[in-house]
Amino acid sequence: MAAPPDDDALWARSLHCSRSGAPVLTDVSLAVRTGEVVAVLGPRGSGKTTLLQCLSGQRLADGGEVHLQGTPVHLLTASRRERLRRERTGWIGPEPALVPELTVWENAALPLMLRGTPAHRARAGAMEWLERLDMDALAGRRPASLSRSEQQRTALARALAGPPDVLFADDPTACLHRAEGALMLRTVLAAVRSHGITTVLATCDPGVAARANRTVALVDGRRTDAPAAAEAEGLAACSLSV
Ligand SMILES: Nc1ncnc2c1ncn2[C@@H]1O[C@H](COP(=O)(O)OP(=O)(O)OP(=O)(O)O)[C@@H](O)[C@H]1O
Repeated sequence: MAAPPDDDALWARSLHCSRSGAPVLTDVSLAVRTGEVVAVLGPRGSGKTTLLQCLSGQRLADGGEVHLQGTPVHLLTASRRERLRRERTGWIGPEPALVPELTVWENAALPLMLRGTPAHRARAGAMEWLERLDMDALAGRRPASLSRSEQQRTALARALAGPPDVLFADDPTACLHRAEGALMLRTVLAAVRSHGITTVLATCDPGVAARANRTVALVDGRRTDAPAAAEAEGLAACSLSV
């Protein structure tokens, strides 16, 4: 069986996924190089979230392969997939989804604590990112007292504290006002580029996608951008595997 090229942080071939009996992803292949920012651009309901869930190990595709830095995610048991997702990926969605009872720094430190990182190191890791994101002064506050964009920056700190091998950003600006969304996008891109974090960014907005290094277009669960290029990603992997 073909193996993914060594320099790909993420490599998926021929993913198929159905939800409630209806096909959501059909034959989607994708390769993301280490440090690259790739946008998945598509209209609402085109399968972007489902694709990111399959790539991050949150969801097992019905068919196809996903390799995250060489680990065959599709072959792992549910508990190993969950562990890989927790330890090696970060996720930020359109909603901040913070724990209301926890402070900002506790929210940001949560994934580290769930990994078993000692509390003082988890706090230090979270604070590092909160400082970079200009949120350190609010570290002791609870989410309800923050603005929407501050909440989303907390969610970004939570996704990046670690830091992850791959960040999955599922429409992180969708629920923000225009100016706040633009600032959030700049913040995400500056953070991942300055730290070389491989990123998959789902969006409905071509303007947002244009800020990535490369765009993969999805319509009705199929890649519609240059089919030859999509196929070449799979073929390149095949030729390197022999
Ligand atoms: N929990 C679910 N159960 C059944 N079908 C679902 C579920 N979630 C999504 N779907 C369907 O799967 C398809 C793809 O949804 P998905 O959320 O992956 O697309 P998307 O491109 O991320 O959309 P959006 O931009 O609105 O978030 C849609 O037809 C949607 O209705």
